[in-house]
Amino acid sequence: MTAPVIGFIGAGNMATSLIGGMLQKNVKPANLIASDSKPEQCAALERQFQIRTSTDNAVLAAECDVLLLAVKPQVMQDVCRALPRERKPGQLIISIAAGISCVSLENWLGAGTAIVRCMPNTPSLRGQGVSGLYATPAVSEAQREQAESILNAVGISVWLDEEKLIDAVTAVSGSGPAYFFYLIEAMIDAGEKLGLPRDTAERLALFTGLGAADMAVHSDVDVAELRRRVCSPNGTTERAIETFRSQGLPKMVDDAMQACADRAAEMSRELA
Ligand SMILES: NC(=O)c1ccc[n+]([C@@H]2O[C@H](COP(=O)([O-])OP(=O)(O)OC[C@H]3O[C@@H](n4cnc5c(N)ncnc54)[C@H](O)[C@@H]3O)[C@@H](O)[C@H]2O)c1
Ligand code: PRO
Repeated sequence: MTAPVIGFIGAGNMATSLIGGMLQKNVKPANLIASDSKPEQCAALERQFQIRTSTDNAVLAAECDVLLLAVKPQVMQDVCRALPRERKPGQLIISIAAGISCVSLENWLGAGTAIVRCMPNTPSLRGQGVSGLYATPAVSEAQREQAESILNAVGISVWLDEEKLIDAVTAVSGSGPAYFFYLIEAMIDAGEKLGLPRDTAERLALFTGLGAADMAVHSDVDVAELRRRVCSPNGTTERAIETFRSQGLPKMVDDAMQACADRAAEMSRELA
């Protein structure tokens, strides 16, 4: 079977992460093409990845087996409406936009379009991405496999039975890297305040994050147990965890993730 040609409309942060990750997994540059309204963005991608680019989205619509829509939610309607209705037969559309429903996409792209909604995240660039996927009834089994194989080339993916769960995935893993980066930023600042050189604090915090995540992924006990194993009775970690608890960290995380999911739902209504 010949490899599908995959086109990225919108060649910004997320498309760059996905393209970079796919190329590291032996996807051939000849099978990838990207379009962006900014010529300088196209030039940057050509230099970085040696893939073809265009400033005309219609070129991709005509020749790609999979069209991955990676523009900001606010411009998605205009981008979709401007695409020709006559696109490559059997084409699968994958949208990675937060808060853009399949109903809206179908309205803008034409009834019966095969659409997969996907919520990836930026660690895809390192092959460590996480994606939630939802398929409309028009998507065939072969197209589901196509979508899965694209996202699995850059990490892991999970299928969702209900579209609304994409908002929950956005709150956990789509936006999630930013929460960890924010915590690491705070740990670096605090480490420096405790007297460490900043670059030392940064190295310690980053590799602690890496080690903790790797250990948790490969552990046969849950993360609560792993946490307890770091906490000696009446020791140092217990003091830190008690400070997090008494100052309301779990509630804060709950509120932040609810706000994230609420914003995704709000965007679906605003941009419908
Ligand atoms: N950044 C993330 O962590 C992340 C994670 C999951 C999903 N997403 C989703 O991915 C999408 C892209 O986000 P991003 O962070 O990569 O944004 P970005 O701004 O980095 O990239 C969007 C690109 O689209 C281009 N563009 C704008 N109008 C265009 C048009 N008419 N035709 C072609 N290209 C056009 C812009 O020039 C830009 O390069 C969003 O819908 C977002 O919800 C982002
Ligand atoms: N970044 C996008 C946003 O902040 C979507 C998930 C991650 O809207």
